[in-house]
Amino acid sequence: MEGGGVDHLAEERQKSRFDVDEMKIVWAGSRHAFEVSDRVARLVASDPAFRKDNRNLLSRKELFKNTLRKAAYAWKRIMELRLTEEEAAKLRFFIDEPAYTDLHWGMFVPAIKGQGTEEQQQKWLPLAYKMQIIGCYAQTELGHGSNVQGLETTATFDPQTDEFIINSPTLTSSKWWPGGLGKVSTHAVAYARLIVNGQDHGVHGFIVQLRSLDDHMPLPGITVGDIGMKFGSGAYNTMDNGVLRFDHVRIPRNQMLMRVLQVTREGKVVQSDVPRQLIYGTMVYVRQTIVSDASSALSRAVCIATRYSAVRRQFGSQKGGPETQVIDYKTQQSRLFPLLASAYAFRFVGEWLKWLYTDVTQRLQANDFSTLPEAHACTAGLKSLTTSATADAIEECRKLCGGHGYLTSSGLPELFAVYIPACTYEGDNTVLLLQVARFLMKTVSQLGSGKQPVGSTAYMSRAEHLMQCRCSAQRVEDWLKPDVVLEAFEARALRMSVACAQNLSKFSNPEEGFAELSADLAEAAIAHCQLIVVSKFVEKLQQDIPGQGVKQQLQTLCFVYSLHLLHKHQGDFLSTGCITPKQASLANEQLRSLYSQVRPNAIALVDAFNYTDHYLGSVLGRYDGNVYPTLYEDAWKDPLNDSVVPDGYHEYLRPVLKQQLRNARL
Ligand SMILES: CCCCCCCC/C=C\CCCC(=O)SCCNC(=O)CCNC(=O)[C@H](O)C(C)(C)COP(=O)(O)OP(=O)(O)OC[C@H]1O[C@@H](n2cnc3c(N)ncnc32)[C@H](O)[C@@H]1OP(=O)(O)O
Ligand SMILES: Cc1cc2nc3c(=O)[nH]c(=O)nc-3n(C[C@H](O)[C@H](O)[C@H](O)COP(=O)(O)OP(=O)(O)OC[C@H]3O[C@@H](n4cnc5c(N)ncnc54)[C@H](O)[C@@H]3O)c2cc1C
Repeated sequence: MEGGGVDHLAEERQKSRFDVDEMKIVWAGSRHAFEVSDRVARLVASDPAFRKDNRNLLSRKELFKNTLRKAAYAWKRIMELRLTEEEAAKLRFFIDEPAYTDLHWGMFVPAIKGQGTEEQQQKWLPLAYKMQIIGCYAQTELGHGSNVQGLETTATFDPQTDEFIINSPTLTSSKWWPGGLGKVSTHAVAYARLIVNGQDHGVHGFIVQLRSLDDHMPLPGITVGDIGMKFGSGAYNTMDNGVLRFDHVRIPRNQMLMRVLQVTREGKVVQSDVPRQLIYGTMVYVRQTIVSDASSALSRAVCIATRYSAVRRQFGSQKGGPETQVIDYKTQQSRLFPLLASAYAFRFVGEWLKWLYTDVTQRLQANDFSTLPEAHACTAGLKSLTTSATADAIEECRKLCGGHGYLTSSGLPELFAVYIPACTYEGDNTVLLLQVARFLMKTVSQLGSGKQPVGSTAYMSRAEHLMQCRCSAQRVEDWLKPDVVLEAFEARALRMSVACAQNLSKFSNPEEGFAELSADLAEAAIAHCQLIVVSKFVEKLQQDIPGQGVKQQLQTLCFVYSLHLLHKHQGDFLSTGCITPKQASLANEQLRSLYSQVRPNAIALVDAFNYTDHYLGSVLGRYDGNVYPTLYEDAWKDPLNDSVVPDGYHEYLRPVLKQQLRNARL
């Protein structure tokens, strides 16, 4: 994407055997999406106001103020350029700095849209859209995050004044973690236990004003602040994750989000025909966006590691010729190429999940709630699977870059520090897998009852076949048959779920059984989610994909993704009898051969992500591969090199050296 000087990776780019420009469109999702993304990425990269190479040198206060400046400037540009919602979201994405705006647009607005009545939406959304109010999503407390029904904040209806009294009765009920809360938000959607006439109606969302719109001071009864530094020095510390306590704060009754449950003027609690799980709807939405974000973070790390692996040479010089590019080592390929394939796999499953979410939203609007459990299970499971894999992959990419990967200028340490909380926020990944497992156990228990499993569990309708089928792969080439691969993944997923269900049935108390078997259940959930990713990749290949060689590359990546999982989880496939040891070995042979096919295309496959050098933020991942001169020059820019003799020499070094000298003379 970058223009300019000598391209050290030009030879690599010439090796590729497919149309990179067409692959860019596949990656972006459509020609329109590509054009928007490309234009906005260049806009951000070319504007010095969005520079980010100095972040690690700033103190927390400077860092935070810098983020406020960037967010304000971004908003100004969005207004001046009259950017669409899609373009504005891309702009925030390419600025690449966690900020309060993520939570305002990503959770506060969706919470009002999803849980507010028409009237409430009409009142609050225009204010939020114009940023006349800034909001956050205040659910988690000091004492409870995963267990949402364990939240302690109360919202007690006062029929005398037609208000709710929001209160934090204990230390552990303090809101803790919400992004944007600490220093910025004027409002929150705060989750609290609804108490009417002394009766507890469970957790609901309430719009609460926190700060004055005149001078930004907290309103009476509100104690609010930042929770302190997080992992890494720059990284997620641009975000003001906050603490919040309510001391009997009064809000009008109509600030309870009432799409699911209404409280009337008389204090009557009326349940609408919308299921109460819709209170969790914002989490379903955000989990879906997190899956797409996983492919972005993963592709970014892979782009850096792949380009650098082609630049870096170690050993193997023949007759004084160049040494071997580390990307040519089979071990490097077997660690790197599955990650490259995973980036594409997560992109496509993210696209599908977006479709699923749009579909369920349309159904909800028409009062059809039938696909909500499926949407919950898929978003929870895929969020868990893709974020865990991406966090591990970023660290693997750092190691793939050897020592230089540990330098901040490689871009990988910051990417890792920013990314890893994705395994925790929006639902701890293990807790989410257990939600999927519950869904699977319910589905398995209904097999044979006449109720056909649909959607992501449709494969279970072929339970009779999948429980006893034998894999037909007899030759290496058989592992390039989508049906053979899919059936192995389906059989493994079903057999693991059925084994769990059988073990569960031995317990007289199902909840005790679930707790006892939870590690096995989480593994069954992973197997199911991996099957979804594989099957969505295979489905993608059934589409018409233009461009010379593009489909062929995607086919190769699809098999790399599937067969590396099969190799990694051989234990599951073998112990469930889905494949034989001989077939496992054939699959591994095929995988090795696929790596050789990826090799000449590797650089072009990461070019297809179309990342600017600004967005990548990595000396090792530069488009032109000009790594060494840049690393060398950058080192001299470190503040420690401002003076040749360091500050502190006279106080702390000279006396030590002199002492040693004196001792030596004695
Ligand atoms: C482009 C915009 C991008 C913006 C993104 C920016 C990213 C910014 C970065 C960070 C943001 C981070 C924000 C947060 O972290 S917000 C806080 C998130 N918190 C959680 O995720 C908490 C996790 N816990 C839960 O989700 C649940 O409480 C639970 C674990 C699922 C609850 O378990 P429990 O067993 O107690 O179940 P319940 O009794 O509450 O409910 C049981 C039934 O409800 C069904 N269910 C559960 N969750 C959902 C859901 N989300 N949707 C639909 N249905 C749901 C469950 O399956 C049960 O159903 P059943 O039919 O079996 O009764
Ligand atoms: C960077 C960041 C941003 C955040 N932003 C927000 C925000 O904007 N708004 C907001 O409301 N919250 C936010 N959160 C909070 C976040 O949603 C919670 O931290 C998350 O849901 C995990 O909950 P927890 O902290 O209670 O973990 P815990 O539930 O205490 O998890 C601790 C351990 O216990 C295990 N565990 C817990 N329950 C079970 C179980 N039933 N079975 C088996 N194992 C279990 C977990 O797997 C984990 O290993 C944010 C958190 C972070 C880190």
